[in-house]
Amino acid sequence: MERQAAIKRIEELRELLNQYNYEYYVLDRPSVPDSEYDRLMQELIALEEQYPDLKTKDSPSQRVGGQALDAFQKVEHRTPMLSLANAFNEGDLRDFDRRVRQEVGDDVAYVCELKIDGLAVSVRYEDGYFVQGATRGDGVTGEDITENLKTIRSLPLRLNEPVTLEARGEAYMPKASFERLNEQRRQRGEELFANPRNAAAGSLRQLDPKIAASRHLDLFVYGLANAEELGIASHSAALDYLQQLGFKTNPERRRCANMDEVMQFVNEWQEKRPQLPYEIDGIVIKVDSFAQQEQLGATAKSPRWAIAYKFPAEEVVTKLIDIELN
Ligand SMILES: NC(=O)c1c(N)nc(OC2CCCC2)nc1O[C@@H]1CCC[C@@H]1O
Repeated sequence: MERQAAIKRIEELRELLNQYNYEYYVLDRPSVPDSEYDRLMQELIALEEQYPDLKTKDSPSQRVGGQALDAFQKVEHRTPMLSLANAFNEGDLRDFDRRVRQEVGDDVAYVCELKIDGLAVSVRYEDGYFVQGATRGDGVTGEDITENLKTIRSLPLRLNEPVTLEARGEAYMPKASFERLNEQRRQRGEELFANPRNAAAGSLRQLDPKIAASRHLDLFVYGLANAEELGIASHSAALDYLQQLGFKTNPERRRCANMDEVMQFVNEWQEKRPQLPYEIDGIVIKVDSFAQQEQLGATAKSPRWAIAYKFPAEEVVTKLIDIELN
């Protein structure tokens, strides 16, 4: 194909492949069969080999990077990645609610989210392009795992708007991927992963992106590190915005006007938890208004405007290794 036609066709293929990828991995509603996706991907790869200078960093063909790294670079988070204080019963939640109301008054609303049992990561975009991803690490310094995060199909390589932002989310391994991976390891006589969280941690710490790609990880984005800069007033508005940009956000979130509604959500999901295709270890409850979050502030470790209600651990008795988490 001559160059001008190739430029046009490559652009068409990218649009199509990004759209099909979004439908499959973010909406979970593919509009074409895998065979069609694969055929178009092969055509794109062939054209990019014919014209290597036409290859761009956001091309769908670039998700599974080249050679393995020999080490991860360190990344300083521009704003710290905080952890969450825990609540173990309704009384703890009522205490949290009382402290919040003492500080901001009675006109407060909460957002409840499923607490995905994975690994917290940060993803940075410049002018809409994915430029860097990192683990949480100690909250201030993490590891650059950009190449591994690019292999997560639900992570957009380019946003629907040319914005510069930093999003935070939880990378995780779906239960089905975890079962398949351990079955493979069992057949090879290899040691098994203790749980999907450890399997996800072990997969994201692979220096070879091809191995990370083979682990079929996924990612729910749950916040913005620079929401105020973008003029967004509440956490629920931030989640809606992230969804509009093309990120995968968790659909099971609920805005609650008081602790009774929060407890309803907690009890509902304690029951429904086994039906989810991914593991959760609790519910995260956040004050919705950013102005009120600002008023409440944070300790060195965790925000005063959020808390994690932890479910009692499910009894799982199996002989498995436990990947040392960083
Ligand atoms: N695991 C989660 O689903 C989750 C969530 N839905 N929302 C947050 O909000 C952050 C924002 C500031 C403090 C916590 N954090 C989560 O996980 C935390 C991150 C660090 C340790 C936990 O994994």
